Amino acid sequence: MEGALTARDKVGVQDFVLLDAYTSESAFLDNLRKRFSENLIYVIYAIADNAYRMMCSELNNHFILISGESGAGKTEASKKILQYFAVTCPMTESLQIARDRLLLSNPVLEAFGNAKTLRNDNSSRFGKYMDIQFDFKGERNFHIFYQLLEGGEEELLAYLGLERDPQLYKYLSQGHCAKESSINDKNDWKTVSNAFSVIDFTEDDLENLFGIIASVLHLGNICFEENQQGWASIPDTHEIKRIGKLLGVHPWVLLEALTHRKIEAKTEEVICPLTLELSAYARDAMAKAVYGRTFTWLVNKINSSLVNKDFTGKTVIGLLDIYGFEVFDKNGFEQFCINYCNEKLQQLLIERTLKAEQAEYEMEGIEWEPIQYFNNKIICDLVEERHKGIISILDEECIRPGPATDLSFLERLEEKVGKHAHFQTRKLAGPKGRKRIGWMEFRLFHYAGEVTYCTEGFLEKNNDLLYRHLKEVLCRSKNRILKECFRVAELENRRRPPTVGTQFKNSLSSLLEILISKEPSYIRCIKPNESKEPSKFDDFLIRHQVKYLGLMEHLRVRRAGFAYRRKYEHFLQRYKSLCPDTWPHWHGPPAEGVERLIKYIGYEPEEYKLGRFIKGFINRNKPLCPDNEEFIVFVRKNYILNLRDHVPKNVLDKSWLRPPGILENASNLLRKMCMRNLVRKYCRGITAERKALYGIPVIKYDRKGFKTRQRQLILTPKAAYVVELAKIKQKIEYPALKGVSTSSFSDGILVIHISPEDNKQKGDAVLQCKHIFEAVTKLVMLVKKENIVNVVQGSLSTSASTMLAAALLTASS
Ligand SMILES: Nc1ncnc2c1ncn2[C@@H]1O[C@H](COP(=O)(O)OP(=O)(O)OP(=O)(O)O)[C@@H](O)[C@H]1O
Repeated sequence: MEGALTARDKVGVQDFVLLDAYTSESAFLDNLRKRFSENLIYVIYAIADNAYRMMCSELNNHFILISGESGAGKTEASKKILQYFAVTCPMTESLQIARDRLLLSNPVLEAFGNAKTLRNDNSSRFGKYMDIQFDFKGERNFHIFYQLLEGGEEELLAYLGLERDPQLYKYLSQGHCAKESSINDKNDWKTVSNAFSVIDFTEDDLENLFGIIASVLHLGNICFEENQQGWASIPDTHEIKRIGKLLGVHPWVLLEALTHRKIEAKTEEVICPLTLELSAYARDAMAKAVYGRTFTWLVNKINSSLVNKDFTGKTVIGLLDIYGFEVFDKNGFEQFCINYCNEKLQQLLIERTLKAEQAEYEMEGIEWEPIQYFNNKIICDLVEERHKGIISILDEECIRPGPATDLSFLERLEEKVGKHAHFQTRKLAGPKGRKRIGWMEFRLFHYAGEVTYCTEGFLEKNNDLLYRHLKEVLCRSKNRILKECFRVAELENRRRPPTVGTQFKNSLSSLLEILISKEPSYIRCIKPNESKEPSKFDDFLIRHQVKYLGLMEHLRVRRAGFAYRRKYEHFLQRYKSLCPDTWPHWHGPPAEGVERLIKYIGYEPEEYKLGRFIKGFINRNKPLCPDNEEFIVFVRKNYILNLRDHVPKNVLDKSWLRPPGILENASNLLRKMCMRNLVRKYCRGITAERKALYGIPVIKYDRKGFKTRQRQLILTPKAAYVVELAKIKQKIEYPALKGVSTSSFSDGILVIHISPEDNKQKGDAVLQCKHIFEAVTKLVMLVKKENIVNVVQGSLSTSASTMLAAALLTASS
């Protein structure tokens, strides 16, 4: 193992930042080629490990963004990272369950969310936009269909009314490549079936799930014929009956919904027959909606099975592997969405690295020569800008009255964004470019290269409306999964649902919000060749990716700047052992400790820089002034952001992020507010039934006894603590109350500590009470002290347990 590790170092350079000719693209490519030929293609474990260690030491959230074009190896890389975490992270028993489930959720998600495309035999089609598959030509549909047919047990197939041959199903036979040598559906079925059993799927879940999968296949086989009036009819009702049985819907109701449409007039509903074309549209829309929502259900189900009940630390590492940039001979609405997504992720990367890094050097006052890079914001705006971007123009075209077509959409684009430097159509292109663009096409100059999109189908796919009539049928389904996917409440909303393009844009923006709040790490996957051949290094293709991924610019920024940057505190904590002055403890300001440490190690002045940080840090305890202003703003922001992820989640959680000196007052106020909120939330959550119970005075309280038997107050299990607290109040002045201790054993014992200096009081009181949460909460509210609760790990010990023993003895005597 060690030998293999040193071998890695001997082939070219492992880290491109160390490349001598770091501005030369050819040197970059040479290094890639050398390492590729020796099969040294990954640095992944280092990135995963680094993210994990930083998360542990700095208690912050991270994400690893894996990018690259379709088929470049993103999914494979993400699996390697998961395996790495699975092997290296410390495990408790319940974490192990979560880990197994996490690893096994992969084949399930791939079966339902991946398909073969021209670029990749196992291409991820995940995301909000995964329901596009049924229109793909020249490829396979989602793997699960083939796996079920090939590997499903005879009995299961008979129950579902399915035959083994995929060619019998229209949704599977369009692509003419149901059999694919690189894919073993039978084996994959076994893997997926095994995974289902580990990730909490019941028999009932699976019956419903496969009922849906089979129904989609049957739906695809429904044929329409034109009746004498020119409307669609379904002469062979065989499939309809099967679907009716599998989805628990009435077959005739389904038949009507597939051939008719409900139109709501002011006071009544009119049922209109559909043409052949519209019926086929309704059928496909139903198949997509049923499959799409079932996939979302599946993801939610897997997510809830992964919830780690042991989860006490609150930091996370997110792993994002999403469909990659796609260019086919013919590109449609789906490629438009996928490429827009990649454009946004590239934008995030630019914002967080090239731009942010240079801005940081400037802010820190570190000498710096700006590096030019292509900022793709201009392309993102072209696609998404409100009222002006392509998605808005498409939406307008979808809802405007009058005859809107894909061609009228193209004309509208020419009118509104025709002058944009990254947009072109046949009409707008010069004589040379004209030949390569069709009449129905537009071209976008993406960061990754130009892509020509055919507008055919854009309007229909953007609308993707599931007729209300069909929605009603699905809402009444007896299939338990569909019941969860199609809620009756949806029918009550009369507003037009957002278009597919807008939904896609919105979900991307929420995804980016999640990513922006975390510390980033990036993995760039480069595809070696287009022919899926081993060991083939296609120079031209790789050079193109190096260019558009901006790798040379990233390298120059990293080289010109400082590849390793840490906060003073973290740096000192990590390396203090290297210098006798800082080891084992440095008592001065961390920034000065760092300076002492680096001088001791002997770094040359040009090898490191101390950011402006330092002046602000030195003056951190002075009133706000120009010298510390930036620093204090930074510290404030940092603390608040960090605190947001570490606020206590219940009234007994006493943890609180230690504030920097300047924020102590603010932190105390926030802490009080937070506790008040938690208490209020808790009280609101108490049911009326429980409240009533608290009011029943079930124990006889012997006032005299309390006086004579100091420290001993025993409540029966049904203690009406409100009454008792009122009685405690007669004996204990609340200001004298010092604290409350409970054990972590759910034994109902709590000790109320009284100030020993207060002679008027009778000493600590030991209580046993069934509703300990309520009792403690109420007490906290009464005394208006949020900080008094102490949960003792294990049983109550020392004086408390002695008192307890005495108290219990007294109770039984
Ligand atoms: N290191 C590797 N060695 C050999 N084959 C690989 C390697 N990495 C990936 N592959 C294969 O290449 C194909 C594409 O990989 P992968 O599915 O990870 O690509 P992707 O970037 O996630 O694509 P998409 O964006 O289409 O989902 C897969 O068949 C995978 O098995």
